[in-house]
Amino acid sequence: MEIIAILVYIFLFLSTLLLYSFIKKHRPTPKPKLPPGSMGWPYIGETLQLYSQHPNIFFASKQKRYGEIFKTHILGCPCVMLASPEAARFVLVTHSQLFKPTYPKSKEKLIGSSALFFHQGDYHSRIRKLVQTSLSPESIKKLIPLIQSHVISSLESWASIGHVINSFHEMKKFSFNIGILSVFGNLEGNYREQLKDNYCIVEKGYNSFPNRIPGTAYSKALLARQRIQEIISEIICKKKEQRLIEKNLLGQLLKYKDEKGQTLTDEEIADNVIGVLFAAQDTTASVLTWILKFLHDDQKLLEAIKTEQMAIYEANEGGKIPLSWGQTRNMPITHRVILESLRMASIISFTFREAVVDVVYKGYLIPKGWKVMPLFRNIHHNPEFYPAPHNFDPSRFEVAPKPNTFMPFGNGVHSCPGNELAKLNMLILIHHLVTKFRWEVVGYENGVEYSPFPIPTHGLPARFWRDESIN
Ligand code: HEM
Repeated sequence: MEIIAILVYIFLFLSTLLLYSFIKKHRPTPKPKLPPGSMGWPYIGETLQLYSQHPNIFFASKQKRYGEIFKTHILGCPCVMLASPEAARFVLVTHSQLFKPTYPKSKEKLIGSSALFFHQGDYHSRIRKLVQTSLSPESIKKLIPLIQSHVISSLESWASIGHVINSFHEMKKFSFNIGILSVFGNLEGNYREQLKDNYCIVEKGYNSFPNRIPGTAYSKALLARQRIQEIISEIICKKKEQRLIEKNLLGQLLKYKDEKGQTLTDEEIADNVIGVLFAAQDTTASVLTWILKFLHDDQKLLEAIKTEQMAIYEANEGGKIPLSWGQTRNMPITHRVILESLRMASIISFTFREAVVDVVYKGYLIPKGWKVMPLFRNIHHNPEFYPAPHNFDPSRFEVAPKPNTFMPFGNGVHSCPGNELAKLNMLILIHHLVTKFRWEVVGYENGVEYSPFPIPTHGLPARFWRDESIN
């Protein structure tokens, strides 16, 4: 009798276990849900909220309310914004194949659709290799004497003017010349001027309303872009005639052949040249302008930098010997000032990608076709990673930042190949500025304006002069 009862118990126990695992296996898994957040009004979404205030206030208040991932709807597109280092890494590095770069068509037309940053996959990695080679430390080392001569002539011209200049505009001219240098090497002044004049027109059109009505900024920009392409074709023709294929970007693009022996067309080359010039100019100029402001505001720090740079200046016999690559690698205080300026200014506050399939991140659905925005500035200004984030404090970089919390140059396959050149420009400019010149900021209103990158108001008006106490 007892045995039968035990057998019945075992039977009941086993069948309950079986039933339980069957139900568990066949229970429909909960569908991933959209991230929290608001999609705002039909069609316009939250575009007005974003642009009626400082965009960073919009991002920060959303993050406070919804956490590290939230949805919104701006400029006619549903978006998911991501404010954590892990989420940015997921999109840009570990799952980058699930997201493609995305830019408005009007902007793509102005730069040129073959420029590398519009692409993903094979074409992108082939062109990227060429760009990276031309901007590698080995290549940019050789540019130091030329960069120095641009730095010195820019500083001398600002000092000789005697009156107040718009620092950002001047930094733009300087950065454009360095961009030209990295693409073409030493280019004839006549070509440089033609490229600069047309590029200025393209720039004005880039941030204007896109339409082809003759006379509008956008249509003028399209024409100027065509002229730039013609100038580049002429330069290519000359280089080919002279059999002059150099190590710079143009040389890399010209000598490229794919596995079938196919070379790049002049149009593909022009698109990538314009793309690099575009990526290099305003970015470098904005950060340089912020550096001028941060150093001006902190005289103690300026003194520390001056001491560091004067030691190098004296070792170089009062500037008679040009800076060496090794010296630029050994400027710890100046280097930390650059890193802190990049963090504080976070001139690229975020980037855009588009989901190419439905993606699930931490249980949230990012539907195919939605825009995805890793928010670099929110990460750089998060007190968890950077205590007292609104204070300018280069000493925080005495310790390396936590992984993926410092991304002024992006991350992953599309991260900035020009980052070493950008930092080299800054180091060289700071060296000559603090050793031989002085500057004062004039009538600055302590605000930020968008160009579209954040810059100090009115481009930081400043006066420069030579320090006569230095030989
Ligand atoms: C302080 C100056 C600079 C900053 C803050 C900066 C920042 C960035 C960032 C954040 C990206 C990645 C964008 C994304 O993931 O969507 C990027 C890409 C890029 N940058 Fe820079 N950049 C600077 C200077 C330069 C310079 C000097 C050059 C070239 C001479 C350059 C060339 C490029 C190119 C070609 C890309 C596209 C890379 C790709 O799609 O594979 N940048 N930059």
